[in-house]
Amino acid sequence: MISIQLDKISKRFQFEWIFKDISLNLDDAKAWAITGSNGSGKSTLLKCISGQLPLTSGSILYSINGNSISDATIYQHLVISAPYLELPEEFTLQEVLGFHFKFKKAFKDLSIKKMIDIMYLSEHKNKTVSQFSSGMKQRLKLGLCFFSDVPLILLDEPSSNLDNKGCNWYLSLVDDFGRDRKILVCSNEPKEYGFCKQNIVIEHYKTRPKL
Ligand SMILES: Nc1ncnc2c1ncn2[C@@H]1O[C@H](COP(=O)(O)OP(=O)(O)OP(=O)(O)O)[C@@H](O)[C@H]1O
Repeated sequence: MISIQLDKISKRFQFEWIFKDISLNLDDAKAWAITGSNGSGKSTLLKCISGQLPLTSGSILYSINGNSISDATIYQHLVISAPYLELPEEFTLQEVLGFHFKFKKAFKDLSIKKMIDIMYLSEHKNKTVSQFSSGMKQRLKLGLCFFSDVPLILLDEPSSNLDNKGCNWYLSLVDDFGRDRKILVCSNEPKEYGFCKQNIVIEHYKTRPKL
C-alpha cells in the first residue's frame, strides 16, 4: 500500500486561495472522497496530489513499503481518470491499450482481450476512439486505471457519462480491482464514492485554522 501524508498543503491561483493548510494522513483509509461544490477545488487538489500542479506551500510525502518517492516521480505509481484528460482519438481501442500497457504493467497480467471483455467493448475493438460514445470512452478511461498495476488510483467524476449499468460496472471494478490500492475520488455524487471511508470536504480548508 502506498503511504501519503499531506503536510500543511495550500494552493493559490493568482489572488484566489483554492485550499489552505490541509494536513492529513491519507493512510487512515484505503479510499477517500474529495467533495465540495462546483469550482471549490476538488480537481485542483487531485492534480496537486498527482504531481501535475505545484503546491503554493506545504509538502506531500509519498512512500511505498517504507521507500520514499519524490513528487517528480510519483506519476510512475499512479493512474488518473478525469473529464479533462483526453484519450488519443485517432487510435483504435486495441492501439490505446497496447500503447498504455507499454508504459504500465497490467494488473495480475490481464491480457488485452480480457480487458476488452471486462469493459464490454469487444464489438468495438477495431473502432477508433473518435467513433466511441461518451459512455464507451468513460469505460475505457476507467479500465485503463483499474487494469494498471499501480498503488494509487485517482478518479475525477468517475461515473460521468455512465448509465445505470455503467455505474454498477464501475463499482464492480472498485471491488474486483481496487483492493489493496489507494483510491481517491473527486465527486458530488454519493453513489460513486459510497465505498470511501473518509472524506475531504474542500470547503473546510478555505481559511487557515485559528491558533
Ligand atoms: N489553471 C488555473 N488557473 C487559474 N485558476 C484555476 C486554474 N484551474 C482551476 N482554477 C480555479 O480554481 C477553482 C477550483 O477549480 P476546480 O476545477 O479545482 O474545482 P472543482 O471543485 O473540481 O469543480 P467542478 O466540481 O466544477 O469540477 C476555480 O475557481 C477555477 O476557476
